[in-house]
Amino acid sequence: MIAAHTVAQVRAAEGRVMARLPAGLLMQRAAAAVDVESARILREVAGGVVGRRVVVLAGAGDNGGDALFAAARTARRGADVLVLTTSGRVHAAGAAAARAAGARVRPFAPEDTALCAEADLLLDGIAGIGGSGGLREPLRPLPAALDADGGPVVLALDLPSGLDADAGRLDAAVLPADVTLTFGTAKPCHLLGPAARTCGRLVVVDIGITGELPAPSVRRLEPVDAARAWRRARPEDDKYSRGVVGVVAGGADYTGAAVLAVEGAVRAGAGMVRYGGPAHPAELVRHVRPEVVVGPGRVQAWVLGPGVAPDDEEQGARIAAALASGEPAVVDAGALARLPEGLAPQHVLTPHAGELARLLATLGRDVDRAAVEADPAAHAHDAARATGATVLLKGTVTTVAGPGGDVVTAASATPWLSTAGAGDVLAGILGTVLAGHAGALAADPTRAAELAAVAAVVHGRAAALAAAGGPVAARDVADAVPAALTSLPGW
Ligand SMILES: NC(=O)C1=CN([C@@H]2O[C@H](COP(=O)(O)OP(=O)(O)OC[C@H]3O[C@@H](n4cnc5c(N)ncnc54)[C@H](O)[C@@H]3O)[C@@H](O)[C@H]2O)[C@@H](O)CC1
Ligand SMILES: [K+]
Repeated sequence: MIAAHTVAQVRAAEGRVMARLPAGLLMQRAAAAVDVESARILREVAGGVVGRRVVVLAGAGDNGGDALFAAARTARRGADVLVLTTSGRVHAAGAAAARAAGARVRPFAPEDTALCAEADLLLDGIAGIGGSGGLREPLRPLPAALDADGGPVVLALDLPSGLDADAGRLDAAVLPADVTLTFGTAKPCHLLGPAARTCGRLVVVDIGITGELPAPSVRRLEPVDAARAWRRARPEDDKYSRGVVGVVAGGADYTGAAVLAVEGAVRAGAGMVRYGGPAHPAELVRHVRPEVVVGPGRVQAWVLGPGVAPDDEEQGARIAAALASGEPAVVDAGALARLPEGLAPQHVLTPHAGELARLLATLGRDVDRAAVEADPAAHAHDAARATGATVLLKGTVTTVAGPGGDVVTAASATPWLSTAGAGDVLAGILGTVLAGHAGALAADPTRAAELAAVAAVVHGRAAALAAAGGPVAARDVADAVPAALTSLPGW
């Protein structure tokens, strides 16, 4: 898991640690880590450090201070270091250290853009967690000038300058990085889409504040976390203790989604899958999966809505009864169009951006699909708060928001996964995860956010296995779930 904390959380933790330490020590730890990473990168891309061209952009605040002290260390290794200050103010002790180590230090001028593009390594210390409002002039043309083959490796200190540390939005000019070294803990912008795409490879540097940090505001689940959370079959298990998944999907005119949701649930290892729906999809489901039981009965978690038409009264009644039972449920597609009052965290809504925009519009918000895609976490969170449910928003980064404010993300393994039916399979997988943890969810329904992200990780991994770098069909994703599970590190 990668944990991210907000600026306020980081500043509070840093304040407590700094009060116990000699002044400037945390900055030295940050600068030392930057120097080590810089030397590693220079050896990798330029074959060595001595004489290699390093340009350092240093802003007015402590992010610039980190950059200046790092510049001093790297200059002492023999690199050819040029520091360009990007503001009238500069960290005085840092600038003195850089000069004393042999680095040149002068203000950035617009014509320096070409110098930046020719460097082997560019350090971005313009702004960190104190930054706001995007890149300023005269730096705005810089990203476009660097966006060419053979440009420098861009190493961002703490975060790519121009990002808002606390948000996933990308609505202002940003200097995208190849590598981001972040200090103490990741920040929300590193994990939330679309900002996360500008961070490149993320490295979290331990500067000694971890013990002072509270529970993270945002978490990214990794495959190893999915392995840890996945409920294994135990010798004493029977099909009921493994978890029974009730699937209300498809309708008289729609059958494929019913089959795919059932496939997802079966392949993820449900103890039993019950199907609820009219005769036509039921026959097909039984034909494809003879192990499925058709008709009502005991259920530990529900998958509601894939392939259900908004005006299907028969399926609508089944969905309403399932939601009223209070059991954990995946609320997908057709079921999203008829949300009742009184949803709770164990109800996981699984919209894509367009469905979330429609859902928010019914709640009185003025948003469209583009607005949701521009800030997925904020909109998922808004919907979670307004409905009381957990919201899993599908996308390149899957974003899960709980009504209490926690956000859990999972990076999708392959863009090929955006294919018809893939969402039905995810709903089935998630149904099995919720059913397997029904006891834990009864004790703490807010665990649904993490479990939803676990399902997304496994779904993404199954897609990557099935696709093997090329196109993939939804049913193949379901078939690949067992192999995806056993391939998880730590399984
Ligand atoms: N507080 C601490 O204990 C530590 C802080 N560290 C560094 O300090 C940073 C935070 O320092 P600060 O609070 O001084 O803030 P920053 O240095 O992140 O940024 C604030 C400064 O940059 C200017 N600025 C704001 N937005 C800008 C923009 N869009 N373009 C250009 N300039 C902009 C502001 O005028 C202000 O002077 C962290 O991100 C991290 O890099 C590290 O040294 C580790 C320890
Ligand atoms: K930065």
